Amino acid sequence: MNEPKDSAVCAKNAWKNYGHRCKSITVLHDINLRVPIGMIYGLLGSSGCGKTTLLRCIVGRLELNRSEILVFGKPPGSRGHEIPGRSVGFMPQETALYKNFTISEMLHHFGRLHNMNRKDILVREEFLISFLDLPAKSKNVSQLSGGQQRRVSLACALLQQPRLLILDEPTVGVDPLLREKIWTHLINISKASKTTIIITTHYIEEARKADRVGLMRNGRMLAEDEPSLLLNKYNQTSLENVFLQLCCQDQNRLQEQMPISTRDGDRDTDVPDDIDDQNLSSTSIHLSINKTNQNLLPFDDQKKKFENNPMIFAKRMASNYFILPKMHKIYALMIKDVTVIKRNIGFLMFQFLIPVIQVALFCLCIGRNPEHIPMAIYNSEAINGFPTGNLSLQLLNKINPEQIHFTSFNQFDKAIDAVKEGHYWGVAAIQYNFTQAIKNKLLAFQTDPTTLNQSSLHLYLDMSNGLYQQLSITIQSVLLNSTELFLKEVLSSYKIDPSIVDPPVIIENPLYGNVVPKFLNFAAPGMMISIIFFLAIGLTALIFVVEKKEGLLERSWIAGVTTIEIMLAHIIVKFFIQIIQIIFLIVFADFIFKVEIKGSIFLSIMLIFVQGICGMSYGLLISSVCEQEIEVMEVAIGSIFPILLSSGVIWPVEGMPSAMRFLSNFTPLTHPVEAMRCIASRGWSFGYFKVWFGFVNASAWSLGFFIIAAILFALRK
Ligand SMILES: Nc1ncnc2c1ncn2[C@@H]1O[C@H](COP(=O)(O)OP(=O)(O)OP(=O)(O)O)[C@@H](O)[C@H]1O
Repeated sequence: MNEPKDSAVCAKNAWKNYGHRCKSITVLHDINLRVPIGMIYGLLGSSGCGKTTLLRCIVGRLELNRSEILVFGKPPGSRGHEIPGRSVGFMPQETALYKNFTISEMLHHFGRLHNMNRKDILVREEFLISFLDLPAKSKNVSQLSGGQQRRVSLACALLQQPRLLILDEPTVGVDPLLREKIWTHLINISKASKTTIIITTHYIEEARKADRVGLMRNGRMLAEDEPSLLLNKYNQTSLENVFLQLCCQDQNRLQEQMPISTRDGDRDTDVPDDIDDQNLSSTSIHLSINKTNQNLLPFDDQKKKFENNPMIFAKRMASNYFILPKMHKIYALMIKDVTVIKRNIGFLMFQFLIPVIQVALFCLCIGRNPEHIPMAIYNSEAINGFPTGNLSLQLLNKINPEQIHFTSFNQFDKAIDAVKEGHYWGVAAIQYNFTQAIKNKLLAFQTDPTTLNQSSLHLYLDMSNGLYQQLSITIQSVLLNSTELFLKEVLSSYKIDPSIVDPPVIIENPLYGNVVPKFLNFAAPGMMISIIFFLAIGLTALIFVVEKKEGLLERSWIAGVTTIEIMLAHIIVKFFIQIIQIIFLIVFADFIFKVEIKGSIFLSIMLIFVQGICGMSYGLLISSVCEQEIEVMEVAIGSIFPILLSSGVIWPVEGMPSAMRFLSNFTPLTHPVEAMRCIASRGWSFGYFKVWFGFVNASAWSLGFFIIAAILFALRK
């Protein structure tokens, strides 16, 4: 596509749709635009006519559906082009400022992003603060009025003295005198330094100061020319009247074109993006373009080349996201992140405490053996007191009262009723001639059913659900162990070798771990990784969604920052926070709650850290699909539980159905958690497959999440 050398911005027959095929709306209809270098171009039109959309296409934030915009001879976003970047100063409609920053911090942030040196930033800062009549530079943006905030936003756009200035309604809420001053400055810089300025405004008359104006309506360019020529041509004394006249003509023309049945309907109907050129040129829309202006657009007719071409899109993506990150931008973003953190030290302290509180609660509440379990006891032998030599008393003495707390009942039915009413977890029943039956069994080797029945402790337990089952298992285990001790004691008292009642299993010294495994040692490594992973998801997603919502991300992108640079700066700053969080976590878990970490503490910290980066990438992915904080919460909470449950953190994957067990391989937590357990319980080093695979897995998930997030950010602009 050729364009005259003096063109700053050129577009021919530009079309832009929002949404997908079935729900698509056309916002820019066949727009022709040419802004020569060093000109002030006033883009005028009512609310919703597509001005902002056109500006976002010019700065490379949106791709046209048809045709191509050239800015200084190249499509925005092409490799080596400084648009987006230092060559464009963009003032969006929303203020898009960090509210906790001072005016000075805001200007220095953009200065650093544009690689300005400190001295230049200070000189520009002094000039802009005085020129735009801003309060003291140490004043917080949040303490400024709406109009003052807009002027700070304008100062940020003017800061690096860009070749192209795009100002979306810079004079809203500005005092008429200052408005005049701003226009004088814009005229000066357009003349003196050949700055090209595109400015949108609702105050149509102020656009008379522009060298050229474009009048838009419903996504169409009704006319484009010098203000004085337009006034002459339409024989009007004000641009307001010219616009009114053009709107009336456009309305009449559209109504003539429209079938009677649809005349009262919505005129801004959808135009499919595959509409052919023949149809386009025959529409009335096309007629609305000023013929004189068309002569100013010496494009080659290569529209097709750019239409719906996936290769062009892919190239843009590649140049946008896969260029080498620039150190000065990462540095600027890091300073920005640190300033945000500094402004909220209380929250930083809370961030350090959250993992500690969570791991402490986990260690205190999960995995400990149940104690003081209330049980009912019905001892038929002891209804009227214990006779001498009564063995049931000997048995009951073996049961640790710290674990099971017995309450005696004289009637079996009452004991059962008390369990049914939920007062006890079960009844232990001893039959009336227990002592004799035990003696018959152990000394006379009687094994008839009656003897076996009478010599046993009968348990009637509440097994109503899984949780209670955990208690029941504890009860059974305590009573079985106590009974075994009791039997051995009785046998010893009759000079019989007590080992006769030992089960025929010998548990030798374990190869790893302890003879009595602790649930805490199984679950804690997974919990430590999960806590950092989920925290990183939530915080990252929220930070980016808030920045996206307030237009701050968009402003950074237009300043030439890439998603990789944003993420790298975020990771570096969060590195220090996360390392402190992880150290606290490990100190609490290992030294205070005695969670076993046999392997390298350094390796454990690194693994949790890599998983933290994975959480940040996933947070970034969430922020790429969510627009509001509430959506972030829903997506984060909605995905946290499935990941946690299916990754074997709480219950071993061996306890899952085989299909689920297979699927659990594909969660971002399963293998890192397994690696962490291997380091903690087996003391394995990085050389073991399960350990390095955990690291590889967490890194691969991080990269995958990051790439998908970058693509979604690009697609959903
Ligand atoms: N992301 C989007 N998805 C769908 N429609 C959108 C999107 N952004 C804008 N629109 C629609 O596109 C049309 C043009 O919007 P645009 O913001 O470009 O208008 P505008 O002329 O800048 O308006 P204003 O002066 O009020 O800012 C509007 O109808 C708007 O609802």
